[in-house]
Amino acid sequence: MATLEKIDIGIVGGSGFYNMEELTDRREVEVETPYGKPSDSFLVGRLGGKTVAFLARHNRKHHILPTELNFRANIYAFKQLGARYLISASAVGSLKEAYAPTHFVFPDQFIDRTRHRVDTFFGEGIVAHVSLAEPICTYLQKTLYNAAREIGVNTHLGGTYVNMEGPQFSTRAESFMYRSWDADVIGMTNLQEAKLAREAEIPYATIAMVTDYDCWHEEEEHVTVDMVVKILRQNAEAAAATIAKAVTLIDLDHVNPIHEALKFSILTQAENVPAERKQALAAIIGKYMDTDS
Ligand SMILES: CSC[C@H]1O[C@H](OP(=O)(O)O)[C@H](O)[C@@H]1O
Ligand SMILES: Nc1ncnc2[nH]cnc12
Repeated sequence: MATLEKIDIGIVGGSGFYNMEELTDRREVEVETPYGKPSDSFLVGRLGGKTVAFLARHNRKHHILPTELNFRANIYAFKQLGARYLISASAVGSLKEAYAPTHFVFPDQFIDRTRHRVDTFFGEGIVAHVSLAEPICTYLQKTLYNAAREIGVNTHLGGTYVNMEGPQFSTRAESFMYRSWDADVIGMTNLQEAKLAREAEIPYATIAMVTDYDCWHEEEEHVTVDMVVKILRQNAEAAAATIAKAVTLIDLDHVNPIHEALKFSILTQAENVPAERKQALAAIIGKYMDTDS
């Protein structure tokens, strides 16, 4: 495999977020992974004194459903590129009156309502269990939140993101149920990324951009794609500015325990791991076991 250039920070852009004009020295980089192809080629460039790689989660043509996303290839590709941090920008529905369309929420918890997703790198001969009690990197979350506040966006620090399967939006009964659970926002993509990023020891946080009130609100229209796209267009500049500022603020030397999340998590002894699994996981487990033998 060709040697990949090294980046500092990865950015995953969701619905309505397909490009980052702010990058200088831009080039497109194709990345192959043992898990197949990522959603798109990576846009690599400089931003705020750092090297970053941007990936359009659903592809720039937006032709990949949430259920069809190859989350493992996307996250593994960021690992191969050397990402020290991973920022997600995503559209979400609001489950709380106070979280209005155009507001940015910085979630710290998730509830899994998916049924058809592969969300671990492990298995088939190697067992690991990482902690997910705190699925979001607090350091990155607060950096993003501070950046958005400085830009003047309406912001909310913390919150629970319900990750539904989709692609259909929720029924009203489901929307009411999530509200009764005191959840804050709903989307279809972030939890699998957070889980895999943790296994890959990449601190992850998300800018959840509120586009609608889902379908629980009595005075607001039920969510439609039109509604989501309209709000995302209004938000595009603020999202890009938030990321640009946050990238400048991130201290790559900050001591972050997530960079060692796997240290005590792998149960299978190296001699019992099949050689092909060692190779497929080399970018992640290489620092804990010899993956050439
Ligand atoms: C276009 S509405 C539903 C769609 O939007 C969100 O995408 P992303 O998280 O990639 O911004 C949501 O998760 C759904 O995939
Ligand atoms: N109401 C909603 N449900 C799921 N995903 C969404 N993305 C944006 N709005 C959403």
